[in-house]
Amino acid sequence: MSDDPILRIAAKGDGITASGAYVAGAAPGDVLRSDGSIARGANYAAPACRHYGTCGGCTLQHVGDEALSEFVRDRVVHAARGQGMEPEILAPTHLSPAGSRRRAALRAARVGGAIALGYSEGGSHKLVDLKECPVLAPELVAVLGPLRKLLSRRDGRFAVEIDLTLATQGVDVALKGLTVEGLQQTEAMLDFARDNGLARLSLDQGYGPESLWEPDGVTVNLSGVEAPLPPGAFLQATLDGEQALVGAAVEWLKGVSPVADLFAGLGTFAFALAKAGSKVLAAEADRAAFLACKSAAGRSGLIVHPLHRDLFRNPLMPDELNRFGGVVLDPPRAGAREQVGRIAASTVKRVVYISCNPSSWARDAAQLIEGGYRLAELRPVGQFRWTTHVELASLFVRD
Ligand SMILES: C[S@@+](CC[C@H](N)C(=O)[O-])C[C@H]1O[C@@H](n2cnc3c(N)ncnc32)[C@H](O)[C@@H]1O
Repeated sequence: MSDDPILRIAAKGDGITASGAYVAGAAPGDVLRSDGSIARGANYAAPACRHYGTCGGCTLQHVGDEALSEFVRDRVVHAARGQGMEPEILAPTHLSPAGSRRRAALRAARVGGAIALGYSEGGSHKLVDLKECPVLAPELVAVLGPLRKLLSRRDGRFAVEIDLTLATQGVDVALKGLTVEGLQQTEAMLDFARDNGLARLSLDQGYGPESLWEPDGVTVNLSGVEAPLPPGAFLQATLDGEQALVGAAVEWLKGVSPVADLFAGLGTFAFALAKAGSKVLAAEADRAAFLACKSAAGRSGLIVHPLHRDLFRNPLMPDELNRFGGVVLDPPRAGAREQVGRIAASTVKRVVYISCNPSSWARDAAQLIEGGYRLAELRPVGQFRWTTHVELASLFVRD
């Protein structure tokens, strides 16, 4: 067989050659040689992280920024074209920088005699002990060592899930599956929280999260509004990614009011749109997130009306939607087939659909097109740098 150049990256991250072969760890421009070796091209970037290939994350760390942006863009465009859509305006890809991730879901367990704390190896449950991580914000990386030390003081076997979030007051650490027995263990936890200046340390021992340490309340800044951050609430993975997505919605809904923000979470889009002058209804099913949004709205001086509603079971109906000039929706990965069907049957002029899954977005978008909307703008967003996880902002218009 002759040399076979890598042309592009497949959805799951392998390089695809001109002859259709899938090659793990290859970048566009590399060449698969006849002896099976790979000659590196201009898009290959030597992975700097020593956990590359083992920790289950960042499988595209060998791909340089230009080709990485191209990959994100291709995924989004491919999904649109699959449903016969061609965006009129396709913006350049937003790519989050290294060290910008403000959320991490990790695990820890005793492996042999030592504590392993990190991600699961790709496709398995094997834990990879993480001492550093190039995608995480440095503040999150800084607590890994002290956390490992805290856990190493425990006897016997245990396994714990760890959520780290960077809040306004510092790092919020939520531990799940760890039971605390006795005063000594509690004191060790409090020392850990105090010594590392944590914003909060919460523990879920099987009855939901309980705050063990929270000196000042925990908030997150959403376009200048400080919103309470309930443990486990959704927050965009990076601040720059949030700004790219929110910026698109604000630009595309400029001068539009009222706006319905569906799957609103804490109000990430709602507060930005309200700051730009819109009256906003913010609908969200999670009770803690709804209450946080309500409390923030009350103190913000902005016109944001939070609504506690399950939009899968009880979507906003066309006659409810028709009073809005615009809708922004940002559903979970599975998309929002039922809600989008109702939007497609409404008279709303502008629909901003934010998605973390091009496949479910394309399926839902087809309903909007069927209902008479056209895809006016599309903005690919690579918030999960070096991974195959792709996001997008899109604008649908009814003429
Ligand atoms: C991708 S997040 C977006 C949150 C928010 N727009 C943001 O940017 O922070 C999806 C949100 O949908 C909410 N959600 C999930 N299922 C829902 C449902 N059936 N009805 C309404 N909201 C739901 C989640 O709680 C979460 O807040």
